[in-house]
Amino acid sequence: MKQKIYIVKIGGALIDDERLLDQFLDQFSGIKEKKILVHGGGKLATTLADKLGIEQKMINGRRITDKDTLDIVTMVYAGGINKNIVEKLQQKKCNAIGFSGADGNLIKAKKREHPEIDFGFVGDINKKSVNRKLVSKLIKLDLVPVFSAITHDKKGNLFNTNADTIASVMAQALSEKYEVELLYCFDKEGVLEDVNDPESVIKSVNEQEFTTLKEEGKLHKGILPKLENALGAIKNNVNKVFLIKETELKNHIENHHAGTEICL
Ligand SMILES: Nc1ncnc2c1ncn2[C@@H]1O[C@H](COP(=O)(O)OP(=O)(O)O)[C@@H](O)[C@H]1O
Ligand SMILES: CC(=O)N[C@@H](CCC(=O)OP(=O)(O)O)C(=O)O
Repeated sequence: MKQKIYIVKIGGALIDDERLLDQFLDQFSGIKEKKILVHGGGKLATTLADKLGIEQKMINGRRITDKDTLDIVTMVYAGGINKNIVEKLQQKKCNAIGFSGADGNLIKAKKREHPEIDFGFVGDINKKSVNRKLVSKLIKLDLVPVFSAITHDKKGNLFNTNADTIASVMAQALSEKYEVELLYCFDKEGVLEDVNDPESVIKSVNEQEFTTLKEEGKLHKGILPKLENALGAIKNNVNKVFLIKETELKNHIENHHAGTEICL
């Protein structure tokens, strides 16, 4: 039987809130099984770029990343946020170790090619991009890897890669060896029928239902790339995929179902 591993992704809003982040990391460090944390931090990067007067542009949930923006996101994701999370986990007796995709060649990306839009230093990845052997070795050593949204091409370039995509691809890459449960933790209760009504959680979403919800105009902004990545994971042999509220991590793991389950 395959060993169970949780791959947990957290994003912008949570990382911005020190108290909420601390509560979340308490719940995360309490997971008894093997685990990996993937974090974004898009909101903080936008705040810093605004302070520095560097205009930011998002297209399809991806940040147009020129050289100045790459410097900012590298500092914010692979620097400040990653080290802050690792230190907080260490304080909670969880032996975390922080990485960008360049460290140990853990995640190799290709520059995003698009016929009309130049995304700049944005890296695309797939499950072959992940250095599975090294990730498995780290896990065997009882270390808890914490990944930021920075990747590289091994040719001298760092890239900015959507953190939801990193979590999905990491889950796909590890699924051959582990029984993977991928948890997207964010600020809503799950996928909502009405984004303003926390009671309107949709218990499960498959590809067909995703298309219908999109056509009905019920999904906007960040939830779109999140669901695309979640569906990508379930289609590529990841055992279980859920979108849950960040405060529900412990409850989800102990009581086995909070939020929205992504289905085939
Ligand atoms: N139907 C929906 N259900 C849940 N969230 C939705 C929905 N439509 C839009 N959203 C928005 O998507 C956001 C989540 O995406 P995003 O902000 O990118 O998350 P993160 O930064 O945590 O990855 C929610 O905060 C919410 O505002
Ligand atoms: C290419 C690209 O768009 N990268 C993302 C990476 C950070 C991220 O995904 O952050 P959240 O999970 O907090 O949204 C960005 O710079 O916003």
